Amino acid sequence: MFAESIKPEQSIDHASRATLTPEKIGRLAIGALYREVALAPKPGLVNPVDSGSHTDMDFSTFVRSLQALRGYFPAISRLGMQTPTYAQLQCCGVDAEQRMLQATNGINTHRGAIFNLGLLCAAAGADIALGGSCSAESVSRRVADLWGPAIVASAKPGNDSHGAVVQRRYGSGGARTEAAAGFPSAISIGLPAYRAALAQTHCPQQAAVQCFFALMAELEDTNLLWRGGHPGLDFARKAATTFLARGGVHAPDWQNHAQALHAKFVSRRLSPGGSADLLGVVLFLESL
Ligand SMILES: CC(C)(COP(=O)(O)OP(=O)(O)OC[C@H]1O[C@@H](n2cnc3c(N)ncnc32)[C@H](O[C@H]2O[C@H](COP(=O)(O)OP(=O)(O)OP(=O)(O)O)[C@@H](O)[C@H]2O)[C@@H]1O)[C@@H](O)C(=O)NCCC(=O)NCCS
Ligand SMILES: Nc1ncnc2[nH]cnc12
Repeated sequence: MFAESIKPEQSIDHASRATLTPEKIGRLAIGALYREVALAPKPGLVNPVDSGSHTDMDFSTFVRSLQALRGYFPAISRLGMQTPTYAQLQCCGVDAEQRMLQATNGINTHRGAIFNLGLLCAAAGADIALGGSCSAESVSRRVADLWGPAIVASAKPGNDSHGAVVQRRYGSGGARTEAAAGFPSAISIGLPAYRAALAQTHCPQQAAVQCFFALMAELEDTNLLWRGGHPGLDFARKAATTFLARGGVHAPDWQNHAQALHAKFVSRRLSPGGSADLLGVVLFLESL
């Protein structure tokens, strides 16, 4: 069932970490996003086998989108080295969104990722320039310290994005709140879940599945709210909590359980896109 393939650039060693460059940071970002979309089972989401709860995109749409974003992550990381303002980062992010939409014929594959990983690549660049350790914790902290207030202030009342509609309807914070606070869900939920499962299983794919469910159990995922309202979000969180309580990826029948959940999410048209995005964030931070 595993379709994920680990790219060589993800096994960066300590010697190359000392010379982390915007180009390497960019490759790590693309590698993390590739691992996310290639991972299965992942309830409701696009994977190499099927399109989950989506009718307008498939695995090849995501691969095209990633190809279009190859130049973006090194570029924003290079920009980060000059500790820019959030407005300067936004120009770079909006331009990348245009390239993504061109490559996918207008379909939103990586909007959240352009935002989240764009900020983290810029923060990694800033961390290098400011002599930081470039650890997961140091880089995510930089996002909050350098751009947190500007990210919060950038939310426009009249915005008609799905995230903004959900915020008005349900009061949920979503991607902006998570990023402005330095990705607390990734740091305190996703990363520990990934590391613990990896230590126990020695299998990066199983660790990524465990991390995904840990995130979905806790996150206020605006994609779930957009498609299913509170009943949809509650259903997804309960499903993830039950999966974890039954042992998660350490249970002998975990693949059947996760596959059955995939079918249930598809029948309800639910897609945990925010949790998928944060899985990409965790995989990127871990690869640093
Ligand atoms: C700053 C923005 C990201 C603004 O976000 P906003 O809050 O206005 O909402 P959206 O534009 O709708 O996008 C937010 C995306 O963030 C992801 N997300 C959701 N919840 C969370 C969370 N709790 N934590 C982190 N991230 C989260 C999510 O991305 C995924 O979903 C995408 C599919 O979404 P969508 O098309 O809405 O849903 P569908 O169900 O497919 O639609 P239908 O089929 O029903 O029509 C998928 O791509 C994932 O990525 C949210 O979508 C931003 O918009 C912005 O300002 N962009 C400009 C670039 C920029 O300035 N960047 C800053 C510099 S780096
Ligand atoms: N694999 C995936 N399927 C659907 N939406 C997503 N958003 C981010 N990753 C996704």
